Formats: sequence, C-alpha cells, structure tokens
Amino acid sequence: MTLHTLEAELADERAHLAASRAALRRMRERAEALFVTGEDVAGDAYSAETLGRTLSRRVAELADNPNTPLFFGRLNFENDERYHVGRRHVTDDAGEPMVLDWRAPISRSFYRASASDPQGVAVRRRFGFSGGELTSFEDEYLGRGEELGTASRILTAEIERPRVGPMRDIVATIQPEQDELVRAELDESICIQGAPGTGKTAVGLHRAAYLLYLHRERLKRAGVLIVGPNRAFLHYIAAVLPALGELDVQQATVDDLVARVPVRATDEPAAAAVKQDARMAAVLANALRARVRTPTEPLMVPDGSYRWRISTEALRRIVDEVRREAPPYAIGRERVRARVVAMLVRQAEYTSGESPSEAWQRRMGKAKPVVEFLDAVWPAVTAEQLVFDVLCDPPDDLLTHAERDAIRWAKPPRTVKSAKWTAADAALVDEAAGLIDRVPSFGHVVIDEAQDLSPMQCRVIARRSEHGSVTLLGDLAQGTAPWAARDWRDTLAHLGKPDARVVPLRTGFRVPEVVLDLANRLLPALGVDVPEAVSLRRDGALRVRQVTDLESATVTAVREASEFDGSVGVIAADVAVPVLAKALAAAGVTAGGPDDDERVTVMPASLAKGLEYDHVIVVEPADIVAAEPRGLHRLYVVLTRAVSRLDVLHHAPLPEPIATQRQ
Ligand SMILES: Nc1ncnc2c1ncn2[C@@H]1O[C@H](COP(=O)(O)OP(=O)(O)OP(=O)(O)O)[C@@H](O)[C@H]1O
Repeated sequence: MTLHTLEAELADERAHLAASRAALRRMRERAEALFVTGEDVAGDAYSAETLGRTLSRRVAELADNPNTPLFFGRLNFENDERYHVGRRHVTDDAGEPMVLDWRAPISRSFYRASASDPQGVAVRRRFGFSGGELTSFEDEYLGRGEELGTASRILTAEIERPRVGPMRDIVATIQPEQDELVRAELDESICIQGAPGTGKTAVGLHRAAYLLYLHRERLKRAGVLIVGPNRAFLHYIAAVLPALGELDVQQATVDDLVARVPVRATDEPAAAAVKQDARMAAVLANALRARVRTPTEPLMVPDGSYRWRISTEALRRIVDEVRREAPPYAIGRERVRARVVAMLVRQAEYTSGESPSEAWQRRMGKAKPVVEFLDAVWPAVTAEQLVFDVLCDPPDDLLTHAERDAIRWAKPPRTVKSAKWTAADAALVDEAAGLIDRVPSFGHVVIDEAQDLSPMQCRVIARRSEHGSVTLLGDLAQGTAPWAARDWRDTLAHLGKPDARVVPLRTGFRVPEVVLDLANRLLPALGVDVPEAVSLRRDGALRVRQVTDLESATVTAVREASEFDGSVGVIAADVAVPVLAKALAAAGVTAGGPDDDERVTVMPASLAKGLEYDHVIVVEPADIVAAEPRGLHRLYVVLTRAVSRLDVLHHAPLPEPIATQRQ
C-alpha cells in the first residue's frame, strides 16, 4: 500500500469512527427520550418502574467512553460484505449496522479465521489506537494465505502496554484458543487450567459477557455470578464487564456468599482442616436426619363436636414416605403437615359428606396437636442451631476422635446468638441452610483462583450453580490453601460438575520470558502435574540482588521503577508490609495498599493472587516461603505478577529452587 493510499484509508476509517460515534450518540438520545416518556406509556406504577429501570440501564449501556475505541477490527468477506467489529452494536438511523458487537456470530471470524481456514474472510484488519484516536491499521489477506498471528504489531503493543489501574478487557486481541472457550455453550461447564498470565481471568470474564449477550433473558432471570478470592481481586476486575456493557453481574468472594452469620473468630489449622473436609457435609446431613423421629402414638385433633384420629401406623407411613422423598428439611416438615391435614380432610369428608374449606384446612394445619406432633417428629431447626449443636458435641459417626476434639468448641457459647463463628463455620451454616431449604441457582458462575477452594467451599458454589453451568479458572501450581486441589477432577466433583471438560491454556501474555524462566524453576518442587507457560513476551527485565538493608534497597528500587511508565507493586511477606510501607512513606514515596488505586502498591504476598503490576519488587523471598506451609507455591504466585520488570531483593539466601540455575 502506498503512503498516499494508506493515509486515504486511515482518513476513511476515522470518518467511519466519527460517524459511528455520532450514531451511538443518537441511539443514546433515543433511549433517553424513551426513558423520559416511559412513565407516560407504562400502564401502572410497577410497569413504569420496571420499564424505567430497563431504559435507564439501556442508556447506561450506550454510554460512550471517548478513550475506548468503538471498533477495533474490520472483516472484508469474499462476497464483498464488510463489517467493523467493536464492543457493541451501533446502527445508523435506518437500523443498518455500522459496528458489529464482538459477540455476534459474524464477528467470530475476526477471532477464528486463519490462513488455513479463512471462513470466507478476504481481509482481516486490526486497528491501532492511542487514547481513543485511530492511529494505524494492519491487514491480513487471509484469502491469499497471509496471516500475522502473534507477530501482529498491534497485538504485541497491546500485550506489552504498561498497566495502570484496574484490569482491562481484551476484546480486541482475544486469541483463537481463548475464543473457543469464551464462546463455549451455556450448558457446558468448563475447567480452565492455565499457568500464570495465560488469560484465565480474562477468558472467564469475556465468557460471562458472551453468554449474557447470547442468552440475555434467561441469564437476566437467573443471574450470573463471578466468584473471586478476595476483595482486592474483585476490585481489580470490577471494571471489565461494565466496559463491555454488562452491568448485571454479581461479584462475590466465597465469604460474601456465606455471610449469613458474622465471622468473629479464627480456627486453629487443625479445626479448619476438618471443617473444610467434605465429610462435614455428611456429618451435618446425618445430624439433621437424626432429628426426625418415628411417631410412637396416634394423633387426636379436636374439632368442635368432632375428634379426629390418625393412627400411629398411618403417621409412620407419612413420615417414612417423606423421608424417602428426601426433600430439603423444612419442605419435608411442611409435606408431613400437608399429608396429615389431607388425612383429616378425608375423615371430615367421610363424616359430613362435604369437602372442608381451605380456611378449615389451614386451621387444622396450625391446630395445637398437629403442631406438637410436628415438633416431636420433624422439629423445625435453623441452620445456625444445627451447626451450633454439632460443634458443641460433634457426632462420632464419621469423624475420628481427634477430629471431633479439633472442632469441638472449647467453651461452648451459651446461646446460638452469642456464638463466635469462624469463616469455616459460616460455610457449615451455609451447608446446613442448603439442607434445610432450597437455594436459588445462578444461570452461570465463573469461579476464579479455584485451585484454593476447599471441598466445603466448592459445595457453597455448587448449591448456587445446581441448575446452571460453571467456568472454573485456576492453576494447580498456584494453590496456597492447605486444602488446595491437586487434581481438578476432585474440585469438579465437589462442585457437582464431574463431567466438565478440563482445558489447558499455555500461552503466557503477562510474564516476560526471563521472569517466567525464574518462576518455572519452582515448578518441580510444587508437586503438581501442570505444563509450564510459554511466554509470548521477549521483552522485560529481571534483576536478582542480594542487599544488606532491605528497606533502603526497596526505597531505591521503587524510585528506579517509577522512572518507567506503569504500576509498581512491592510484594513481601505479610508481616513485612507495615515496615516497608513506613520506610517508603519516610522517604516521601506515596504508596497505597491493596484497595487503593495508587501507582505504587505495597502488597502482602497473601493478597497478590490474580493481580499484576508492570514493575514488581519482591522483597525477601525466603520470608515469603517461610510464612506458610505452601510457601513455595506462594512464591510462584508472587514471582509471576510482573508484566515488564521484576526486581528480587534478598538479604537471606534465596530459597533453594530459585537459588540455582536450571540445567
Ligand atoms: N488475548 C490477549 N490479548 C492481550 N492481552 C491478554 C490476552 N490474554 C490475556 N491478556 C493479558 O494478560 C494478562 C494476564 O491475564 P489474566 O490475568 O487473565 O491471566 P490469568 O491466567 O488469570 O493469570 P493468573 O493465573 O496469574 O491469575 C492480563 O493483563 C490480560 O489482559
């Protein structure tokens, strides 16, 4: 292409961008006008409110961010059809498409077409932007067998771009192996095993956006949930889905999901290990089942001049039947009540020849002898009470003596209300609540950093995805919890999705090759069978230095790092964080904590999972390793947070696997 035609093409594309922006503005104005008149057209207050909410959401979805390009690609098909591909549909006043949503079926070829399978695409064009300004483009003549693949300059620039602030979407550069996962069917549950920086989180979030686009009504009703390991992580990913126009997604940690009791205590490791074990589900189920008693006497219900009677035998049959049906406990109680009332109805009909009224039936259901009977054979119980009783005196059916001792309350609280629950107790209470009543299920749940979920935490999520599907994201090598998974099949079984496909992702988009080489030296010591990531990035820098004074070396390293663009993360053992933060403050460096959006962050190693910084300064790896039983796994997580440069500062000798060069 000559310079002249190149300039002319750029000018055309810029004109299309401007026209698309104007069209989007008009779409928004129309939505706003509808929003204003919505109240007049809706028949009643309720519909007005629902319509108002839908329209105001629509207005919000059509917001245009001047720094985010409206389109990032173009497809020219062999049949001369031409489409721009972007973050959302934009149509002109006549309803003709100006930009196609990246999730539309036609857009799929933007991600999947290749020289060997052009899918009817003659030319694929990628656009380069700088701050919302269209600055360049790159053409691939797939129809002629030409393709750039990962050699694309625009892809490389996007991957190597300095990071600032929260995570961004990757719609412009989703890779074919990622796209296959993003566009998997709603009914399919998938587990993605990927080394650090292979785009698992990105894929999970884009899959959520894709499914919402394709199954909007169904998922709006049931909901989509993203589960992340902690608040800092949720904060980091929070902007991705709204940037893709998806505002209706709930984000939570497992602790948020089970927050029906306040957490005011922590468990000893031995107690936590037992409480997080899957057997606790059976312990609770057995304890609940044991509350149901076999009726031993007949039931007499006085009713005016009558006195109805149900024999012990008939009552037994009712209770046994409901037991066999095994509904949630509270529903079981109501079923027994309903069947008792049905027997009373039959007796009344037989005696009077008439069907008793519904009011009579309600009255019978609440009659004192009926309630006393229910309280005796199928007593009502709360989830809190059930767990309280189990922890006061753990039953001996499934746990060993030592395990029972580990979880037994040393000093039992006087009442359920005064109990000091731990995080693991909260999951037990949630389990109990799930045994007692039905839990509404989300349509789709994305679970990030899933390798750290305990069996009981998996069950918390399983209850909320029973009628939906899941996308499980994780890396067995990054498992730091005592109960971290060693085999995805176990996690999937606890999640109730044993047949989910386990798919590996291997191409690393974050961590430069030199840094990955260092981190990969830890892999053989981690005891898990996972493939190493292969980095796409040949740039980046690694410095490993032994220093005499860690604090002053950290201050110097932060100053040096601040010379470059992008974020700086100082990661150290949790106990060292206050000391380092103080040293930085004393030196006049502004640094934030996990929840701030400062350019420099001092991050405890235990919260670094899932995050990334352009420049990472790891302080004293030996302390990070020594701080916890799975310290080497933690170090692997920490070393793989760097996007461009990694400084390792140590005073003590480096941990063995990274002290020696790999052969
Ligand atoms: N196709 C892509 N194009 C551009 N950037 C990408 C692509 N895929 C991933 N990235 C970038 O690579 C980085 C790592 O992605 P992400 O956090 O999703 O990886 P991850 O596998 O979840 O990592 P970890 O296991 O460390 O949590 C992010 O900055 C993301 O934007």
